[in-house]
Amino acid sequence: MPDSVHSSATLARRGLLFILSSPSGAGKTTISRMLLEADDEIRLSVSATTRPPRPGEVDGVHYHFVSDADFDRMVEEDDFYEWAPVFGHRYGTPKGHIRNALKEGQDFLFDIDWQGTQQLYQKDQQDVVRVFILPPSIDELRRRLESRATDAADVIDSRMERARAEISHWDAYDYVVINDDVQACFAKVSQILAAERMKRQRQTGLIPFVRELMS
Ligand SMILES: Nc1ncnc2c1ncn2[C@@H]1O[C@H](COP(=O)(O)OP(=O)(O)OP(=O)(O)O)[C@@H](O)[C@H]1O
Ligand SMILES: Nc1nc2c(ncn2[C@@H]2O[C@H](COP(=O)(O)O)[C@@H](O)[C@H]2O)c(=O)[nH]1
Repeated sequence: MPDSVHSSATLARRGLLFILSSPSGAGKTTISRMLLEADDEIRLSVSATTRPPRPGEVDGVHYHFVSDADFDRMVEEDDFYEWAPVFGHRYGTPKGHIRNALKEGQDFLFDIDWQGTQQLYQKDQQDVVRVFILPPSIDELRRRLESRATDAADVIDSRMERARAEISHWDAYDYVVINDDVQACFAKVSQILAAERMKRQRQTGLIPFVRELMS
């Protein structure tokens, strides 16, 4: 490969905050896990939650499962970028070391709701990319929640009741993708991520590179 091609392919860039939201059961966790597996440059922002773990969920990997008292303390100590009550529990994004890592080109993936998306966007418009996942139909949404078999019937009912309210926020997102076929949806979300990484303002290495080209 010629030097010029090689160096342009490895230009420094700023990381981004890639948000996936959807009504419960539309598939954002599924798509998130596929992205994390396929792409080394993006890391999950692990939220804290007061909800109990589902079977198979691991503390510190899928969520930080905390008590109400711990969550209160984190709020008081200003540990969150954003937090919100969702489905009777509280969820929040710990600040961690996101700001410094962004400068180094690390991307972060957020599986958060519309309230958290609004708060993150207000704090950091330039780095945030907002993607909303829609189910192909309301019947299919219920079918997915039931087939996931992780929630009791009353929990599924309450999530279905909230679905229309969640969907009403679709137009506060930069991209909207219908998750009918999971592979097709994953491909579209991956394309969005790839295009956003290429945005001129994120490619911090472009100025010295172009200067060199023109010298
Ligand atoms: N395109 C698809 N076709 C069929 N089933 C799907 C598809 N996408 C996801 N699923 C299944 O639907 C169920 C719900 O998906 P998932 O847990 O990813 O939803 P979610 O949006 O993250 O929900 P929540 O907000 O409750 O965490 C899972 O059992 C998943 O395997
Ligand atoms: N505002 C935030 N919303 C969050 C966060 N982490 C998860 N979520 C959202 O909560 C619901 C329910 O999630 P579940 O895992 O219990 O099914 C879902 O919409 C998530 O996107 C967060 O840190 N902040």
